[in-house]
Amino acid sequence: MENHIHPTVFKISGKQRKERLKQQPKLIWFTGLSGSGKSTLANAVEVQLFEDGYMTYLLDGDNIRTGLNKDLGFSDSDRIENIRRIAEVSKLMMDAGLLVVSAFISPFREEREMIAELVGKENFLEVFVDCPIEVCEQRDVKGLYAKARKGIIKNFTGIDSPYEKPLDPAVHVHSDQEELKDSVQKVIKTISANICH
Ligand SMILES: Nc1ncnc2c1ncn2[C@@H]1O[C@H](COP(=O)(O)OS(=O)(=O)O)[C@@H](OP(=O)(O)O)[C@H]1O
Ligand SMILES: Nc1ncnc2c1ncn2[C@@H]1O[C@H](COP(=O)(O)OP(=O)(O)O)[C@@H](O)[C@H]1O
Repeated sequence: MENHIHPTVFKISGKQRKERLKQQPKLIWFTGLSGSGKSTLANAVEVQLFEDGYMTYLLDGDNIRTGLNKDLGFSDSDRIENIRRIAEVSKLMMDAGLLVVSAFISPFREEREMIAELVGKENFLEVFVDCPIEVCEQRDVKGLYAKARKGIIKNFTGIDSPYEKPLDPAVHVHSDQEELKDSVQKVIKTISANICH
């Protein structure tokens, strides 16, 4: 069906923007259960990259869900729409030349594959923040697991909503066994070979 939309051709290209910033835009995507350590690790990775002189931006579940995606809940279809929008925002930020660090549960393998397709597989780095649900539940940083167990929160990931583990992540972090700084180094080492322009 014709949609009568005619995208504008920009005078400044993504290539020109990335040449100005002297860096290769990447999307570093953290996935894992609630409380696995995505936000903690994503923040630490962004700090390291920023201190190393790169232009970065951090997208994080709770922040996006109180703004751009505040109309979405936690049904499967809302999670799919949540990730679709974040993937598109990440792509825009990459076009602006940035290293984008995104931390979302993103529980479905198909959606994570969609993100890689959208931004280009060579520029997508999937980081699996692996942590047994028992440990996440013990941490219960926000008290959400306790509420989910009581049935106050429905469709909670790992309890009554699925999490599909990555099969072949670029980086696999075990946040219950590794020091934060070692996980940060693993991520930085994997991307540092190809982020300089
Ligand atoms: N039902 C349910 N299941 C999972 N998580 C819940 C739920 N309700 C609220 N929260 C809070 O929302 C944060 C996850 O949002 P995301 O956008 O990352 O989720 S998703 O990717 O769309 O699945 C998640 O943040 P993190 O703990 O940082 O993962 C929770 O704080
Ligand atoms: N090695 C580790 N990596 C990341 N977080 C860790 C680690 N060890 C303990 N933690 C703690 O686990 C909690 C993870 O919470 P958070 O980063 O908000 O997870 P998520 O964003 O996945 O919900 C934090 O309190 C953090 O200090």
